[in-house]
Amino acid sequence: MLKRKRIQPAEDAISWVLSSRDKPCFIEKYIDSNKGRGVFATQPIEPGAFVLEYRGELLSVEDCRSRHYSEKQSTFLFEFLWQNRLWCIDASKEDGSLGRLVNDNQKSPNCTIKKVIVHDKPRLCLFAVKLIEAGTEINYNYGNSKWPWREKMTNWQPPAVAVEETQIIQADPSSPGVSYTDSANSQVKEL
Ligand SMILES: C[S@@+](CC[C@H](N)C(=O)[O-])C[C@H]1O[C@@H](n2cnc3c(N)ncnc32)[C@H](O)[C@@H]1O
Repeated sequence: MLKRKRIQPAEDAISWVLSSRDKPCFIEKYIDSNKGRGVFATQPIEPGAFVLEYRGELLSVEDCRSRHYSEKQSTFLFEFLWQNRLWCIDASKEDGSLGRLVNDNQKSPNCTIKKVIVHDKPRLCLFAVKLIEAGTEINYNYGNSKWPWREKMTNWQPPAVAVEETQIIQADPSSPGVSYTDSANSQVKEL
């Protein structure tokens, strides 16, 4: 019997990025008036697996900061360092994609965000950091900014790290499709 090759998370991420679609094993649900909507797994997700792309418009941080956003819209802007410059993914447009609806969890997130370079452009992708059971809300740490909803939580202190490491996964430009090289490249993630 032929053994099926297990798809690698980076390869999976790149193929979903290229398809401009979300994986079908997640759904959007309204949670409450405080959190609004969230994204939930409909089947178990293995640790390390690609989850969703944080899709949006790639802007230089200068272009992003010259635009006018409401307070709500500005929570959909994700700033990050790439090639020694600050960039932003502007996901403020209601485009039906799920990555933009993933909520913050600073204490024990089940996903982390990584840069995935596809056709020489950075894309932001969520990967599971633990087993995620079906029915669980997907979340990640938005970074160390003082988000208003966090200030309501009184019994804990944010971790004493100013920067986090993100990993660059580089799509291999020499071959079309979904091949990649995976380099554990330390980068500053800023939000
Ligand atoms: C990127 S959006 C996430 C999707 C959002 N829940 C929605 O319904 O559009 C960020 C917004 O979600 C809410 N949010 C995210 N994480 C939260 C949390 N842990 N607790 C409360 N609200 C949260 C805040 O209102 C924030 O402005």
